Amino acid sequence: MARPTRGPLPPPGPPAPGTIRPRGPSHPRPVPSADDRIPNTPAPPRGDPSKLADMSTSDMRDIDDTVVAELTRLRESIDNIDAAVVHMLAERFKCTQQVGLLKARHQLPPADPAREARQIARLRQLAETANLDPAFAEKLLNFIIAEVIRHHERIAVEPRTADDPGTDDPRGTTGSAEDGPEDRR
Ligand SMILES: C=C(O[C@@H]1C=C(C(=O)O)C=C[C@H]1O)C(=O)O
Repeated sequence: MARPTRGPLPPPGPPAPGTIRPRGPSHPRPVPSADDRIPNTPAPPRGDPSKLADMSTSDMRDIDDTVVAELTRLRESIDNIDAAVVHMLAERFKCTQQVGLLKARHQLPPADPAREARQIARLRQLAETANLDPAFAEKLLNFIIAEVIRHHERIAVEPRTADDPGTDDPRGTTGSAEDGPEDRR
């Protein structure tokens, strides 16, 4: 499955930045192949992205106006979609942070492999219906989930605050006896 155009395999040793890392003992993941890498190296700086990004005036001078117009139109849509993806991801991470707090408060493990398996199966199905490569959809979801679990692992070891005292902290037992655990916040 290796794509030769992507260059040589990475050297042995710690994974390169942007690599989906295998998890710790709580939820081991297979070591990723070079194909699983989602590079996080920023693209090199270019011109004004709101214009016909990436093309200088000299690049464009021989291109038909209608082609330039079409390229600009498509790139504007791509920019809108990228913005939507960022906003949607931000909302997703807001939810998963809440899940992380809930898990930490109730001593639940950061990862839930059964839930992940269901999500992956569902996303692959959705991808197929949408004519998106299911393998790509799975890779992307795994990449996001790995980051979420990293957050959850961190939340689990962070000291609880007065606002979020957790279950085994004496500050967490000051709520009324009628209060459920969720009310002690
Ligand atoms: C968000 C959760 O925690 C983890 C992250 C998941 C995700 O990002 O979708 C799914 C399952 C868990 O491994 C959860 O348990 O729901």
